[in-house]
Amino acid sequence: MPAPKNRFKQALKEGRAQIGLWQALANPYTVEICAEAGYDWLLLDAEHAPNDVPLLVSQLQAMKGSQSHAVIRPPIGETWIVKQLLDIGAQTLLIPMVDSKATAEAMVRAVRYPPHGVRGVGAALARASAFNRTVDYLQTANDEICLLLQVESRAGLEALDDIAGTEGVDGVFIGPADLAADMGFLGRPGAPEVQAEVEKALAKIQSHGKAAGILIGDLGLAKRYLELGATFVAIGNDVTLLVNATTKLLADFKAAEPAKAPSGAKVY
Ligand SMILES: O=C(O)C(=O)C[C@H](O)[C@@H](O)CO
Repeated sequence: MPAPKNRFKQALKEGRAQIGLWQALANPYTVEICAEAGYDWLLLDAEHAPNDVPLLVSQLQAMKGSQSHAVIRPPIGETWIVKQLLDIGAQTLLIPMVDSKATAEAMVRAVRYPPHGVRGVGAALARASAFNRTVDYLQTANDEICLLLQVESRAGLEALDDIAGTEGVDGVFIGPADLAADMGFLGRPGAPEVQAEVEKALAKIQSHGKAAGILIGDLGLAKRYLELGATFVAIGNDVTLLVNATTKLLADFKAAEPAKAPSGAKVY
């Protein structure tokens, strides 16, 4: 039995847009709720959320059987953490802060078993191989790993052709927040100067035949990026949704008038 098919990777190869939602509450309960909302992918964030490997395992387990594909973002692109995330069962990784061909090539090696890479062989112990019940895992795993790299600095933009052109890189994600910061527009990813670079980068990524991705909370911009050919687009995050919904509920309550009579409305 081979490694599980990576439907998300296949969709990107076929140019089918995948809509995602960022998960930063670091909680399997909320991931399970979001996994049934209909998103094509959920990003489990270990860069900016208080996630460690055991907690990520619980979130992967919470997603099992849902239509949403798990994409994990490690705190940094280093071989040792990549090895751990692949062994717990992540098949798609989003590596932050990539700004050189050397890093891109190192990450390709990190996600592949020898002789094509340096991924340590621990499948006999790993959730990824269904604890060695997937007897052909070692021989089939490489092909089902989807490697996405984040370019989010001026140096990364300078090296974008090299990064996107690296064999084994399946897609490149533009990080507007960090790119804006590096360009001198901290907290202003919507600045025209930043947006211009984002759109040039999305086109350049596609010119290499690679999937282009981004996270953007502005739904109009998200639609624009899809029209420009981006195929993995995250349109929001769980933290902001919770902040906004809880704040709005209380404001709505304070503004509401008492009902004139029992309405039989649904309680929740
Ligand atoms: O730079 C960006 O934008 C991203 O990489 C996404 C952010 O990290 C996300 O956490 C929202 O700030």
